[in-house]
Amino acid sequence: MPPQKRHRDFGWLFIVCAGLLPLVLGILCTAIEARHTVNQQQVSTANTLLSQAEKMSDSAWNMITTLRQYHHRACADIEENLQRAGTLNAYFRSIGMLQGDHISCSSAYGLNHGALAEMMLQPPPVTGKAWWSLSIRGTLGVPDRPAVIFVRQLPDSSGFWAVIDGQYLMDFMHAIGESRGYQMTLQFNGGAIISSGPDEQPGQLYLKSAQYRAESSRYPISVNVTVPATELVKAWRQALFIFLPMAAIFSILLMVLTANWLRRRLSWADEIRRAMRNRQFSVHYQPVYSTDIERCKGAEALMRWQLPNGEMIRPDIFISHAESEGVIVPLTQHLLDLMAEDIQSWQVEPDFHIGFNVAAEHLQHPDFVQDVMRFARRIKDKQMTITLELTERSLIEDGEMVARKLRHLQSHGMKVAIDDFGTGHCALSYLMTFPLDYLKIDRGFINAVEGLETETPVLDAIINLCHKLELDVLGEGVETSLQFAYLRQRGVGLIQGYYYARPMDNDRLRAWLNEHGRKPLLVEESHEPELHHS
Ligand SMILES: Nc1nc2c(ncn2[C@@H]2O[C@@H]3COP(=O)(O)O[C@H]4[C@@H](O)[C@H](n5cnc6c(=O)[nH]c(N)nc65)O[C@@H]4COP(=O)(O)O[C@H]3[C@H]2O)c(=O)[nH]1
Repeated sequence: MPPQKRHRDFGWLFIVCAGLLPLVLGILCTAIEARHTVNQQQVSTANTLLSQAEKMSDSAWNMITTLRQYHHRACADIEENLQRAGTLNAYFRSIGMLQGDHISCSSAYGLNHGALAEMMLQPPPVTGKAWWSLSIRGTLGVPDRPAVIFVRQLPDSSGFWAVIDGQYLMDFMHAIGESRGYQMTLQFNGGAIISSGPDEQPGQLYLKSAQYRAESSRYPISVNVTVPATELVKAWRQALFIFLPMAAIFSILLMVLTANWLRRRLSWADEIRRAMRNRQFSVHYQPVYSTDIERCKGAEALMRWQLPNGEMIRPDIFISHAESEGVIVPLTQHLLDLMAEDIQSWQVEPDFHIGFNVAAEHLQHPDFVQDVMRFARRIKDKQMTITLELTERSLIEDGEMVARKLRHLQSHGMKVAIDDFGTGHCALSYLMTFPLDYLKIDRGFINAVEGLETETPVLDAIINLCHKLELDVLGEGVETSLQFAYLRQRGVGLIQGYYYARPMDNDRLRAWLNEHGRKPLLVEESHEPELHHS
């Protein structure tokens, strides 16, 4: 698990939020969409009602125009005609003629019916206009059912009138609004309200009922359509029913994408890159002893990663992740930069060996030679010998090209070593193919040493092989005086291990080199398996 991930494992919070996002957005969007749909239906309902009211007004005014043919005629003569016209035309409750404020003739009552105000159950409006209409709560004959009266007054104070029964309008409103629970009202010239539908209901949660008012451009008619909150909620629920399965799919998709993104974000590769930027890597150096010149001959660079909280990540762990996640090349370039910085402060003899591990991928990389050459240039004035420590595995691919690169670097004075020799499960033919300078025998073979005179066949065979191939040989992981003495006795020229010195940081290395670097290693005679404490 990448180090950062272990410390702030809040990924699940991101995933939950990502899952909730489409749902929350969906709920909001469907609420807006439901309101929009309801609003459109409301506008269309209001317009339909308005156009029906206009159509009725047209009928009423046409009827009044027809009545003009009876002008100046006695009521007794025309009463029958009025009755026929009133009955045979749709919508009308009654029609008739006026004389001043009095009704002079009516399709419903013939001659005797009194004042217009009596029939309307209210005084006629003072409009100052020859044409007017008004919605009224009832008429003398039908007092509890609304109606609309249309009046045309002539200059000689006579006139004509028509009353449309409000029931037609109420039925129409009912037909177009009942299924949606609309509450509708209609007014002619600000008169009595003709209404249909349920009374206004209290809002649901934060949803309030929606009102829409429309006015006719031809007549003084206004309509109001109110959609109750319950209808809005119903429309919202319907939209949710369609949308929710989609939102659920989006949720799952987004959660999977977020999880993938988090995994990528918290990958080792990202953490390693971040650690390089934050200079969390440093280099430790483990001195190498030469049994020939009896002093320190060089050092191997080993990378260290320390987190801000002081915790160390083991190199074998982060190196293998860097290799598998494709960041070993930048990491090794970073190592070379750090080494070059450290080495500026060293005071070592010419030909002091500085070795570092080269990963297989870096060896195949087009920048490899250039990276190493740049490092060599940076430490040129120290006249050190650079040793490239390769694993057997890294020689398997692109052998020809790798051999060419190694020869090129050797021509600039560098050495090539095989690290952990004997553990790579490789055919030994590469020993003939590649330009090698020395082998580093893996710690596993050295651990097998039991006594100075006892044979350790595999180790002995490896050492003999090196001698036969005229390769230098280095014993790795030497922890005891017995192992040290054994290797020295069999002509192993270079020794590395805790017995001589542990890996140390740059400051400690400089101090160590000053104090111990030029001294021969005094081997305890007892050959007890104890660590040398330097
Ligand atoms: N038990 C025991 N261990 C000893 C003794 N002497 C040295 N060692 C350890 O053995 C390892 C030697 O390095 P390696 O074989 O290249 O093995 C290295 C190498 O494969 C890799 N590594 C470390 N630094 C780098 C680097 O900068 N680049 C690359 N590519 N790999 C690196 O990580 C591995 C482990 O590195 P370290 O933990 O530093 O472990 C080091 C060192 O501390 C000893 O006497 N006894």
